[in-house]
Amino acid sequence: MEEKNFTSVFNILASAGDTILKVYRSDNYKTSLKTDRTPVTRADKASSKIINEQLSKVFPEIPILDEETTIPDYSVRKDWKEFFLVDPLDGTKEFIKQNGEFCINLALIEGDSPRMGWIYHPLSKRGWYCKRGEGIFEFDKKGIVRKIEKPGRCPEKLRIITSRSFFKPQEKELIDKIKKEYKIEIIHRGSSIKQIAIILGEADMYLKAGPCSEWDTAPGQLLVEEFGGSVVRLDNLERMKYNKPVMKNPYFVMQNEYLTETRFLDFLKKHL
Ligand SMILES: Nc1ncnc2c1ncn2[C@@H]1O[C@H](COP(=O)(O)O)[C@@H](OP(=O)(O)O)[C@H]1O
Ligand SMILES: [Mg+2]
Repeated sequence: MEEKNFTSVFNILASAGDTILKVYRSDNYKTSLKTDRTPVTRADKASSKIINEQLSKVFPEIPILDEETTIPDYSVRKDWKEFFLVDPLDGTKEFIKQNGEFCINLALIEGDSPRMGWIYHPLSKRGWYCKRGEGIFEFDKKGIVRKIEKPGRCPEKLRIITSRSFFKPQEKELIDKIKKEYKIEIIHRGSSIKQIAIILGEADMYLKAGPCSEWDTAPGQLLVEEFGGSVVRLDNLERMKYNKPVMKNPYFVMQNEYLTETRFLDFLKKHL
C-alpha cells in the first residue's frame, strides 16, 4: 500500500465518526438486539456503510470483514492473505448510554495477526494509528498529527482496566488473586478506549473474561504489542490470534511492557 492510501483511511474514519456523532446527538437511535443479545443502532449501520463503501473504493483488492455485515465462511476467508477487519461502532452500549466511550476499530489482518491498526474516537475527533514496527501515531481527519512516546512505568500500583458494561465473575476472581500480591486500582471504560489507556500510560493491564470478538481487539492488540506489551489467552497464556474459524476471542489479558517483562506472567501462570 502506498503512503497516499493511508491518508484516505484517516479521512474515511473521520467521516464515519462524524456520521456516528450526528446520530449520537439525535433523539432517534433505532436500537435493536442482535442474535448475541448485544445492541445495534442506526449509527453502527451508517458507519459500516461509509467504511465499506469508501474502503472498497480505495482498496478494491482487499476483502473487508465487518461486524455488521455477513461474516464470510471460514472456507472462504482462510485463504485470504490479508483483509480489513472493521468494528464500525465499538462500544454500542456506551453510545446508547451517551457517555462518549465509543470508537471505530479498523485493522489490516495479515495471516493470523494485525499488521496495521487504527482506533478512532469520534467524540474527541482523535485517532491512533500503527503499522507494525513503525511506532504509534495520533491522527485526525487530515492525517498524522504526531508520533507518541511510550509511557513510563507506574511505580506505585497496578492499574487494571475492564469493561464499563460487563464485569464477569472470572474477572473478579482473578482480580481478587492479583489483589493479594499487588496494590491495584480498577478502572472501567467502554470500547477500545481500554487499549488506548494502556498505550497512553493510564492503565497497565486490560482483563476480559467474557465474550467479545476479533474486531473488538485487533487494532488494540497491535498498539499494545507495538509498545512492547503482550496479549495472551487466559487458558494457556499463548498470544491471541486472528481469522480463526469462529471469530470470537478467548478470554485474555493485555498488558504493557513493564508487566510483560516482570514476574507478572509467571504469577498469572501460577494462579490460572
Ligand atoms: N454476549 C456477547 N457476545 C458477543 N460479543 C459481546 C457480548 N457481550 C459483549 N460483547 C462485545 O463486547 C464489546 C464491548 O465490550 P466493552 O464493554 O469491553 O467495551 C461489544 O462490542 P460492540 O459495542 O462493538 O458490539 C461486543 O462485541
Ligand atoms: Mg460494534
